[in-house]
Amino acid sequence: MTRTAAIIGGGVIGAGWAARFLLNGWNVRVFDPEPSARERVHAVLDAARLALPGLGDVALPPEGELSFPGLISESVRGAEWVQESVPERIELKQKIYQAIQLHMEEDAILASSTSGFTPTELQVSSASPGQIIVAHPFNPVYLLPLVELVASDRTAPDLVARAQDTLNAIGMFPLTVRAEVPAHVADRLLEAVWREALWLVKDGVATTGEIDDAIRMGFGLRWAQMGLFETYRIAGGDGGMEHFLGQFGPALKWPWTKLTDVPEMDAELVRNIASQSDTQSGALSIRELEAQRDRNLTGFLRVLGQQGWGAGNVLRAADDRNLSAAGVPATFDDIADPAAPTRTVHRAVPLDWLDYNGHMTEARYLHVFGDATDRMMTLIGCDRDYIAAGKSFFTVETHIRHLDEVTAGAPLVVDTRVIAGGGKKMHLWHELRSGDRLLATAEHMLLHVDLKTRRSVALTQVLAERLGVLVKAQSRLPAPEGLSRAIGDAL
Ligand SMILES: NC(=O)C1=CN([C@@H]2O[C@H](COP(=O)(O)OP(=O)(O)OC[C@H]3O[C@@H](n4cnc5c(N)ncnc54)[C@H](O)[C@@H]3O)[C@@H](O)[C@H]2O)C=CC1
Ligand SMILES: C[N+](C)(C)CC(=O)CC(=O)[O-]
Repeated sequence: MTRTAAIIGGGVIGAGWAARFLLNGWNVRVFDPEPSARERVHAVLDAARLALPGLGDVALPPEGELSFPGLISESVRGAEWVQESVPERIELKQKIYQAIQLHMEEDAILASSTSGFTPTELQVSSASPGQIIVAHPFNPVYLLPLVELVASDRTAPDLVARAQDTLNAIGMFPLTVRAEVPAHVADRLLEAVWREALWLVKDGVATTGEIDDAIRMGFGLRWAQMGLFETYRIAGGDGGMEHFLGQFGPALKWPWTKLTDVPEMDAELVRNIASQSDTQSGALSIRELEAQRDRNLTGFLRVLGQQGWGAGNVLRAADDRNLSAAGVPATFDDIADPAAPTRTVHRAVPLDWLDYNGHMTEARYLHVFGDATDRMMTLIGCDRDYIAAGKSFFTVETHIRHLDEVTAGAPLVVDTRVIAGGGKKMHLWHELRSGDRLLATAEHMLLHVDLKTRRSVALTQVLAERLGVLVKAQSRLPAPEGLSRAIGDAL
């Protein structure tokens, strides 16, 4: 049965949560008394549809249903997850919990997006404090995996584990915070940096643009992939962290930072920062900045996924979870019908695959077909272990026909036929579709090779047998239209 989430407050963060749940197959109900909330949720959803489905290499489940009930009661009844994302005012949050908890299911989770309040503060006037937990996300919620999970002594003992399961299921990374402190972990770090940045502007040391350059041209890039401590471990050279602390630890006591002082946010400082920010970024609208941010984040995250590193591992785990629902067999025994073409790819077009023509660029067609070939190799037994043991396939010839175009977020499937497989060869035919449109076909000839000698060698028995099963079963199908065609044949 489709799972349901209720989102209370459809602003920047609530809309991001709505997109995250919806695009992971949940039904979503958004409650927000502000008439403009519906439009905002749809705008965020449009952006999320371009970015999130293509983040991983496997399709997300079909989208759930979105609704905007007019009452809190209708929103939360039957929902298993209620995410509160109203403005950061404690009395407002406490009051709204009373209304929510009158109608929500007993075993449902009431999670707050609060950036700074502790669960104990949120639970103060609640009749059922055990249902309440902090689940603090990061903007844009539909792309960034981190959620800080914070429980109090009054939170039900099983709630953290259940919340972790749900957040994993929607492709997020729950970080369970060990203790309740104002602003949890990440915002404490961000506040420290932000405070220093405000001082640097106020003291005339750097402009907003220079500070952003200091971050994004250097340590910001490092932080995205290794964080603080791993980065500093490397900075200690072969002596590692101990050497690093010996060298730079004392600097913490030098006057490098303003530490806990906060500059007075007087009208002059606000004007100064706002005008510098306008000079720095005013040429682009907020929508344009968001779109650029999403393209950049998508690219970073996908590279980390290829490296199997940091946030990229969250993408990989989501891909593994989604593979079977996407109809792609993980092993040879999962192939339901060997007589039919095998589904070897089911994914969406990532944002960073578009070119100057606004559609999936030429090279990515080969990328998708390469992935389809890799899946077929895995299915017949040429998997990571097999390759590590010294044998693999090399592609020696490829012929792609580009028949139609496709853009970001669009679904892609590849169905693969084994035309021949024996001796040293594997001959594949791939068809790439989006919905019922045939986008491209590809014909690939591969040779089985010994990775030590780099020379072709006969297929091992298991590969030959499995290929034989597929070739024989599929030989009754009519030859694919375009098989063995050369460039110019159809002109
Ligand atoms: N903006 C950010 O960068 C982040 C914010 N948060 C947290 O998320 C929460 C929401 O923040 P934003 O989305 O930025 O605020 P926002 O101002 O963009 O959205 C708040 C929404 O709540 C709605 N609202 C107000 N009263 C309501 C009520 N009684 N019932 C239902 N909806 C109501 C408003 O109409 C508005 O659409 C806050 O607790 C904030 O600390 C967490 C992570 C990042
Ligand atoms: C500014 N903020 C405190 C609301 C930021 C957050 O809570 C997290 C984020 O997305 O940076």
